[in-house]
Amino acid sequence: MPHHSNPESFTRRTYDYIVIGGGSTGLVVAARLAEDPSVQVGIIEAGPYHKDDPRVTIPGYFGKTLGDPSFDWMFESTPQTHLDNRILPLARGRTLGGTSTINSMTWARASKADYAALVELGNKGWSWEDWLPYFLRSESMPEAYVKGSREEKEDLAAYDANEGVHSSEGRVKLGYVPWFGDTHRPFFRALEGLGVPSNPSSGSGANTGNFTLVTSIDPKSATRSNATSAYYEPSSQSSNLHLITGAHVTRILLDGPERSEGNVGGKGEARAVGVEFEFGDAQDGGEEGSYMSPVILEQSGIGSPSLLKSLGITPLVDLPGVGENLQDHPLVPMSYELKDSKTITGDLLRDPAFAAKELEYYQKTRKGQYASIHSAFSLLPLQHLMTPPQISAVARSIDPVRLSAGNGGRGGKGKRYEIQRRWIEDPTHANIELMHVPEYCAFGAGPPKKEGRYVSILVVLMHALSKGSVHASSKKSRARPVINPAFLSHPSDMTMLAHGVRFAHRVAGTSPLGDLISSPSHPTAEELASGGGGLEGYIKKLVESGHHPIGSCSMLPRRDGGVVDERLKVYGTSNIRFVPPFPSSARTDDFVWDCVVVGFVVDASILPIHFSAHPQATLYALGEKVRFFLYQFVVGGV
Ligand SMILES: Cc1cc2nc3c(=O)[nH]c(=O)nc-3n(C[C@H](O)[C@H](O)[C@H](O)COP(=O)(O)OP(=O)(O)OC[C@H]3O[C@@H](n4cnc5c(N)ncnc54)[C@H](O)[C@@H]3O)c2cc1C
Repeated sequence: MPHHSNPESFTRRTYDYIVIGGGSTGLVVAARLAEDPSVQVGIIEAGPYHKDDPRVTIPGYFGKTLGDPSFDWMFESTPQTHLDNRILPLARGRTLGGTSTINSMTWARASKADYAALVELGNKGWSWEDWLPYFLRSESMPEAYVKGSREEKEDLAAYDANEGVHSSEGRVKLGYVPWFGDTHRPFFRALEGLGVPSNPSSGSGANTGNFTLVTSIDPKSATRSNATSAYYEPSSQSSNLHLITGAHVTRILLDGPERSEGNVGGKGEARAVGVEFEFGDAQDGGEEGSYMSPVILEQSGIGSPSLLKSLGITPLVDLPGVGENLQDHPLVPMSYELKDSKTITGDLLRDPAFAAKELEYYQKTRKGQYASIHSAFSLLPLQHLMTPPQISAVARSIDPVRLSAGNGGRGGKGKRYEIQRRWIEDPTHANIELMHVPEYCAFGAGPPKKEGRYVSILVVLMHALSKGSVHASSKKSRARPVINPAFLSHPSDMTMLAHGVRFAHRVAGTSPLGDLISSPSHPTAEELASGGGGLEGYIKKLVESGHHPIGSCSMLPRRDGGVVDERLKVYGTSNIRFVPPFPSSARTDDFVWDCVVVGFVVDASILPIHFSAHPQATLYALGEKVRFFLYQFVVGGV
């Protein structure tokens, strides 16, 4: 099947479905829809298709694509008021496969309670049991998990069978990495010494404790398994699946006689009748991009009428939740120098001679550091890090924001805070993640020593109380969005992170991990000892995005600030219409044509509350689930 390199051939046909963005979730939806040969499916992707590029396929090359505009949108936050006005880089895949092409490949599910929260917030059909069949369709877990004896598996807290909750027949190839580094197991033993148990079944809905994660690295080839290789490429010969790359969608075209500036949200629903995109690189001022869904909706006239008017966009659907409720996983890196400068760590890859040898080893054996990524994690309820009075103080600090959230805190926004308060007080729910990385990571504090060997612990806040926004900045297509994650704007986020950092420092000081470490590098011993000020200063200086933004097109009831309903239809739109294929207004670099089914928002932005997990496993399952909604929508008229 056709991968169109010019818009004329792509627009020469009528589509039943257009998927905007060939990213992680989009490619799942597109490939699954195209399994029905009677429908025509089109994918419009802004970035290029990097087929078989080693920077994508070799796991140990993770990071090489970040900051490269042919892979990464390279978004930036607004100056963050609570981080001394720092501007943070916000990476996002701008290439076929989207962020699954540039991510660090760890594969995790959230807890049953995380998925239950979706139901509690008003979405029927989204509990753990509802997700499970789609998890199974999306993953191909190796039959033989970690090679070796039962003791070795226990040592690594790695999956062992987990009857019924994993599948070896889905699309994304998963495997344990062959190289863990010398600090992986000592990290677990130190945590156990501090009372945190190992959990070899973290994918079964109870995810607290220590575990080695599987990764989206195909264990046979030791290459990245992403949305492109797992979904697009196996279907790419289908004559009904069409892809255009280098095509930036600027607007969904809405129709409806009652739509006019003076009659926003008037009778009936707006119908999506087409998609407008620009082909090729931006001519003026370089390539720019969007946190896709909210910005495209706003540029199409769907959003807060006052905001849209201020940008000169005619409001067509009054939906003030668009772009609001942005949440992320803020992350603080800590690095420790190891005593033995001969330890084999990821730091060695900074030495070109070692890197060349290691690459040769990878090419011959499909093993070693280049076949691997960090994979030791611990998910911690706050009860491991804080005393009961400290936890109560954090829980109480939520009440003012909850009560001011409208309807005396009983509305949807209030409910989200209520759930977060419950999770904070729940000794079985994780709020902090510790991620072990066998190399230096605290680059924001300064460079590592040339010959130094390090272990790092990244402290991640899983349910931040701070909520931000992302909006279009102008009517102009491709104008850079205004992204304000509002990191640490709720003071308790700093409190929880600071306790997380102190606990991680205790882990680093506990045998056997502590025996390997010579000294804390960052934060320094002084910063750690200085109580509030020094440590908070360090966190403000080093905290970064965990690159897991969600929430900006939340699946919630409309009265609660929702953008999509529980079947992911954008409120105020009817979403579907088939009309003749060719526009009269097509120009060379700006295509407008009518076709199609659009208006479904299918990506991380629909999750209304953050989960205690890295998102990709959930998003692949989301794509699998949504495909059924779309099918029912068209065929069953649901
Ligand atoms: C550095 C990094 C490391 C990560 N590591 C992990 C990890 O180890 N484990 C994990 O679970 N998660 C990880 N994540 C997060 C995870 O990969 C993402 O949350 C997930 O891939 C997002 O999927 P999506 O479908 O929402 O969006 P994407 O995969 O980003 O897809 C959106 C697509 O839409 C396209 N697009 C955007 N705007 C337009 C437009 N106007 N016109 C046409 N196309 C457009 C984009 O180019 C992109 O291809 C990481 C993220 C980053 C950045």
